[in-house]
Amino acid sequence: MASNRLKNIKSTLLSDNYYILKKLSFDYLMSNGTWVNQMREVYDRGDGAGILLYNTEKQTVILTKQFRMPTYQNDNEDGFLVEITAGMLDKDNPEDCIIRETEEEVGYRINKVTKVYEAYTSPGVMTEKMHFFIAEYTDDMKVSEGGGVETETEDIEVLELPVEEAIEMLNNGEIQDMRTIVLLQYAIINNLGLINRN
Ligand SMILES: Nc1nc2c(ncn2[C@@H]2O[C@H](COP(=O)(O)OP(=O)(O)O[C@H]3O[C@H](CO)[C@@H](O)[C@H](O)[C@@H]3O)[C@@H](O)[C@H]2O)c(=O)[nH]1
Ligand SMILES: [Mg+2]
Repeated sequence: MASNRLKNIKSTLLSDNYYILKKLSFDYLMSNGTWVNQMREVYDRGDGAGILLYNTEKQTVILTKQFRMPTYQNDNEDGFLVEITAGMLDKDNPEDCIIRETEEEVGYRINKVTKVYEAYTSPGVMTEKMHFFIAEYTDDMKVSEGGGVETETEDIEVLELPVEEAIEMLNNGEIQDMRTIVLLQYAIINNLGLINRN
């Protein structure tokens, strides 16, 4: 990681209360050839993985609904958000992480996942890179009701929706989670066998 457009990088720890928030001061070489000093706050809570579970037979997808405090602080009336299954990597590799999260959050034991994207989720402020997956699920893969890990006070509602309904929710603004929008759009763009078009 070296850039000849950066020098004098100074890092100050602002918080390590749960994750890590730093203040970074650095000199940056502008495109016009002048050096300027910049300051950025950078939040590091690790990387994440997310997955769209779909069933071509039933034409359904599995989504979750959970309370998200940051959205409650910003315009989301009851704070609940419809999302794909997702989690933070901890020490896992992305594939193992998303297979584990799928069982914990929605109760399906899957073993084959396909990686479709790797993307920074909020590059102006977060270090987080997200690994996006898709996987087919079938009813016989269901091993529990899901709901999340109780000891972590996760409280996740599992939604199995007709894909048409999910797309309707995308178009009418009911789905407001970027990661979920990304994967539903992936499904549409790549015609995953979910939508019978003629
Ligand atoms: N005590 C405490 N616990 C926390 C805090 N932040 C998160 N947790 C706990 O950490 C766990 C996170 O659950 P995961 O399923 O692993 O992560 P996620 O929150 O679903 O993360 C996914 O969505 C995020 C978007 O909000 C993504 O940022 C992330 O990469 C991933 O996709 C939850 O049990 C939650 O209780 C905190 O500040 N304090
Ligand atoms: Mg999660």
